[in-house]
Amino acid sequence: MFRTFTKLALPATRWNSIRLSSTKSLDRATLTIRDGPIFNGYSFGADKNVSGEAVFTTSLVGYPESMTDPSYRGQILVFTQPLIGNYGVPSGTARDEYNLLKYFESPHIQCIGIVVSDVALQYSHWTAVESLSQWCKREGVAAITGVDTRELVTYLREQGSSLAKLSIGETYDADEDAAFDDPSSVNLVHKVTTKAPFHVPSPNAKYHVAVLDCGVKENILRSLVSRGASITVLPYNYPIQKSADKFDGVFISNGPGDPTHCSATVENLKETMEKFPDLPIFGICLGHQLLALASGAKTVKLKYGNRAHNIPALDLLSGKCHITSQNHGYAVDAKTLHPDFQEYFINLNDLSNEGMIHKTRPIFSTQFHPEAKGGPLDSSYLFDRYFDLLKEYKKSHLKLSPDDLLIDILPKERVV
Ligand SMILES: NC(=O)CC[C@H](N)C(=O)O
Repeated sequence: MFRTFTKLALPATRWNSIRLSSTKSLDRATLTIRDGPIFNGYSFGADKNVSGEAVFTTSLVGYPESMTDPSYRGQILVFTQPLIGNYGVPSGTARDEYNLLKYFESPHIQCIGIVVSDVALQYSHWTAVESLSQWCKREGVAAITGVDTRELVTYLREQGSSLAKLSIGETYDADEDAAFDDPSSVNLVHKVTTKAPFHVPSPNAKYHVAVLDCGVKENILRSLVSRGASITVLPYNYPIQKSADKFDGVFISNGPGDPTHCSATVENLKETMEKFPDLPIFGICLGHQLLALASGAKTVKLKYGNRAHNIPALDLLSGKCHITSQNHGYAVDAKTLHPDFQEYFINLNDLSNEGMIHKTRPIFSTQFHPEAKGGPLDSSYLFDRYFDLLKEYKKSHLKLSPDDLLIDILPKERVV
């Protein structure tokens, strides 16, 4: 069934942000949930039809960081915060003192589309260089405004994360089911990982950490480098078990999609843990899931996931609760943890697993994001804890000199 829309001048009542900032009309757009409701709205992004998994985040701020987070690859991101875009978009090329991206979590937008209730086409912020609309158009990302996101999120909470299609223009085919793409059916990590190793030096570095890049957020790299670790970032399937003895620790990053697609990483980690019993290992989000799989645990898909910057996680060792930043659709099934590990954190909203820690070895991981960009820094002390483990390990292990690793000839930023 094809429906036809006419291009409308926006009605003056419901569209405050649009009405204030623009008098020209926008194209119609449609969000179709597979086997679910259809939402009509207006396009403010690329003139492009997209299809993927619709997920929602309840974060109030941080849309540039969320949209450039590689963990959102292939997803249509719904913002429950009704007004999005009011502070514009900062520079995607500005770099900090470590040569890391200053404002973005990766060089480009990673989600394929966004859904908002009320876009602000006018923006104001001292770091802004363009509007959300200009950015989406430039990056080829579809965007729809005017959607009742309360109704949409009520549906996604009840039915679970769903496949959806975002169609731009006057007509759309509501019956065509074939075009729903399921991003979790492919290995998305393969698409976002660095294509070759690169090295980020830390001024006065005390440690050298290998980072397995499954789609690493820039602020995770910053969290390591700013604390005094030079890092060599390796593709996600790099056989780290062959060279882990050249590093003071291994870190496994966040990343998109179903963790079971990363079987090579899981095997490599398994061998690494067998061969190097004292090696400090820390994983975040997908990194936590991969470490859990490598130790024999299982992961499950959550009904609608946890995507927010204010999720309470209880530290089961200290009894303290931390407010955490999260973005995940899968979780480790705590009942399947290997007996050598204990549950480290649990989610106080849905009681899902939020981390694990080895009972005797320097290995731990969290489902939430201690680097939190955006979000609260309650749990950033976990990076300090990791550095304590690096210090202990380094005391007792003689490493090769960095010259032996030929790091000087490696590129200094991710290879795309
Ligand atoms: N942020 C992440 O690393 C997400 C991990 C995994 N892709 C999930 O959705 O559960």
